[in-house]
Amino acid sequence: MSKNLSIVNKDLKEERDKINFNVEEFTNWFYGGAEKVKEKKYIENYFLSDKDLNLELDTSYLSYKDKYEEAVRRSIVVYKKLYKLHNEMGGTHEDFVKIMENLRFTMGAINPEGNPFVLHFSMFALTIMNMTNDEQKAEWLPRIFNCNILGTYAQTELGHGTYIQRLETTATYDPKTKEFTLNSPTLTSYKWWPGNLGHTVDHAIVMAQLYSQGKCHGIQPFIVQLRDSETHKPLPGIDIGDIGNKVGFQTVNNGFLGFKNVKVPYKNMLMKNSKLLEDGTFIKPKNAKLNYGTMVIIRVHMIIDAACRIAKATTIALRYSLVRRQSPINPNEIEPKIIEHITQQNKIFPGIAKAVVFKCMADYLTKLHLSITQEGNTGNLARMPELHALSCCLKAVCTNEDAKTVEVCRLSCGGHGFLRSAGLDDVYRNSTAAQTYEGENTVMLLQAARFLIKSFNEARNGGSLTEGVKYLFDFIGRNGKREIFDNSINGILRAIQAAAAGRTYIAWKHIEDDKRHNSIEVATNLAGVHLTKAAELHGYVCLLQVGIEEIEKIIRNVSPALGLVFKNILELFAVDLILNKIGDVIQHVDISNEDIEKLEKQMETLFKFFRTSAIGVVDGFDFSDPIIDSTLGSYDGNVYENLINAARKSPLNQEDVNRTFHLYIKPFMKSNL
Ligand SMILES: CC/C=C\C/C=C\C/C=C\C/C=C\CCC(=O)SCCNC(=O)CCNC(=O)[C@H](O)C(C)(C)COP(=O)(O)OP(=O)(O)OC[C@H]1O[C@@H](n2cnc3c(N)ncnc32)[C@H](O)[C@@H]1OP(=O)(O)O
Ligand SMILES: Cc1cc2nc3c(=O)[nH]c(=O)nc-3n(C[C@H](O)[C@H](O)[C@H](O)COP(=O)(O)OP(=O)(O)OC[C@H]3O[C@@H](n4cnc5c(N)ncnc54)[C@H](O)[C@@H]3O)c2cc1C
Repeated sequence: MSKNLSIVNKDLKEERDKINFNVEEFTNWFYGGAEKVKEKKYIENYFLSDKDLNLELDTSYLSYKDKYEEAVRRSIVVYKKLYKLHNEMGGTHEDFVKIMENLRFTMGAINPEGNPFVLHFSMFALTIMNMTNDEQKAEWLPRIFNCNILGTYAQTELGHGTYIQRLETTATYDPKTKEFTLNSPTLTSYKWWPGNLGHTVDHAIVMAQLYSQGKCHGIQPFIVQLRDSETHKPLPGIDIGDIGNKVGFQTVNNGFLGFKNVKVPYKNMLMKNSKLLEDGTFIKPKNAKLNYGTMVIIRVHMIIDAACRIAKATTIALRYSLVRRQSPINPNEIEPKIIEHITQQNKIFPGIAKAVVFKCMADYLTKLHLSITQEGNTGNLARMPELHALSCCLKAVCTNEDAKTVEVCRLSCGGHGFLRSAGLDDVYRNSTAAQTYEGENTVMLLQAARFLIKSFNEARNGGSLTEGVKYLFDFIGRNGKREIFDNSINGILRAIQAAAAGRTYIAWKHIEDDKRHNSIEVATNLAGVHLTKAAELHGYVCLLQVGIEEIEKIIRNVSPALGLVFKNILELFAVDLILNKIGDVIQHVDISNEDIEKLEKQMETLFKFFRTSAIGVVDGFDFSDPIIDSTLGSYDGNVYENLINAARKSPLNQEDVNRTFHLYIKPFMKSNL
């Protein structure tokens, strides 16, 4: 994808002239190699250059219904092209995955308020791929990949989203007819929230309580047809629709769904994990939580989404800060680029570092997920709880940081950041949605804390711990003494580990004390605030630990100039982290006021070094102008021209005088009240 061909703003050009490393080398790292970057650019261009998409139309001015219809139209243009490209590339599964990976951002540019088909290729397809037996795969996968059927993942209900054990939808098996009957016995049992459900898809994976031989066997997944394949009318017994306007995701078409005696054939229960014999005998899976597998995969994917949203927001904020001039620092000098105000650097530079470290974490977690899944396929489920805890913890920490960072980027753009055309509002809406979907973040942290407390007990009893929580041994080994701070990257890691372990200990002690008067469950609830804090700190430990390991490897493999930039980024991440968590650190680490002042000074030095590299790093994230879609963040930096051009496109500016003048304003002004 070519950069914008207009003349680059001279302030921005001056910045780029000072970059002292190879930006392309950074881009190659970010996307996993030069070949992948080439593919990404080709795929972006292939889709975004299509005139049928009519990307000139600013959909933000459309009505709710028009937005949805345009999003469906555009998506179909893309999906038709996807299949064409897939065939041209050779038609393998790997080709399909390559295109889909690169479509993540392209789709964001095409449908900024969400994709009305996103669940089909993600949660629906993944569930069928991972939770079906061989016959079911053979029956459903070709229809899914040919888009002969379109589906979603319908789990959440009006009354229950978090506590899925208490979902109320029922699927009652009758061995005589070899059918399940699906019912929504109450209003609260209506499915509520599933993306694409309202008016787009005709099938869904429905999570329902299985009843057979008079007993409830817990929630199980079923493939259910919802709409007629010709007319798209809801099938008998199906009550379905859109849930209405939301904070964001306006074109995702989140829906509601109720069942009244809907018949589903025996073969439609997904049977890889739990099994139901035709006579109605239920066979338990090796681990009941295997049915939660799709959520785990998506939580892992969400780390890279968070990294990319931060990368996009910081690109906009930094480019703008390099061309916007405001408020002389010395009264008699010209107004500086706002980036010269150190508080502005403090707003943006740590965000850039987070995008890089989160990307390292996403790569690490993807590999870990693959290896634990492979173990699972051979029947070894021992590491499932570890993966569950880690994916919950990082999903929460990364999306919380993501939403915070994107909002800081918006604030760093002053008033103009509040314009839709600045491009930060959809990023923020997507970030904040991610804090809730796929597990509300507090709940995710509590799941991770459960693992921490178990590990803490294990450590106290001299048991063995998984690699990521071995630092709990160090805490126990210190026997109440505080960790002594040393100002190195590993020293910072040890300080955050000590804080995480210390907070875990406080939560553990809280539970132990309360257990004397309460049940373990009540005691755990009373320790909830400490537990979430412990889990959050554990998430930062993981990020810093993986960041250190991965960046050390990267430095060994890139040019010395880029290596220095990575070193700078890692230190920025670490020092920003410890300064933000200083309250927790002081509680558990022997750190002096002088040490803290040194860290603050170190941050200023890191900013100074990063000042010249920052633009190279954000350019290296390689968001083309149609993808960044921002008046403030375009490659050329011509923000004022972009802003006035965007304003001129406002529907209100298409005529000199709006009809409300004659209808209301003039009569009002002439009425003398
Ligand atoms: C640029 C791109 C931008 C954007 C991205 C694009 C698109 C996104 C678009 C749309 C959004 C898409 C999808 C959103 C989809 C959804 O939201 S689907 C609905 C998701 N719902 C949830 O996440 C519900 C959250 N709740 C849960 O996961 C569970 O209820 C729970 C884990 C919180 C608790 O489960 P319970 O069964 O009640 O368990 P428990 O009794 O509390 O016991 C906990 C024990 O179980 C172990 N465990 C739980 N889960 C797992 C697991 N998956 N694997 C292994 N083990 C698990 C846990 O370890 C505990 O073990 P103990 O030994 O401690 O008992
Ligand atoms: C944009 C978006 C897209 C979505 N897409 C889908 C989809 O495609 N398919 C689907 O099935 N669902 C979907 N969902 C639903 C989503 O997964 C749930 O909303 C989410 O899991 C939270 O559940 P809830 O709404 O029941 O929140 P609740 O659980 O009611 O949470 C409300 C509050 O209670 C607190 N709370 C709840 N339980 C506990 C606890 N055990 N301990 C401490 N605090 C607790 C929470 O922290 C929160 O503050 C989507 C949601 C959104 C916002």
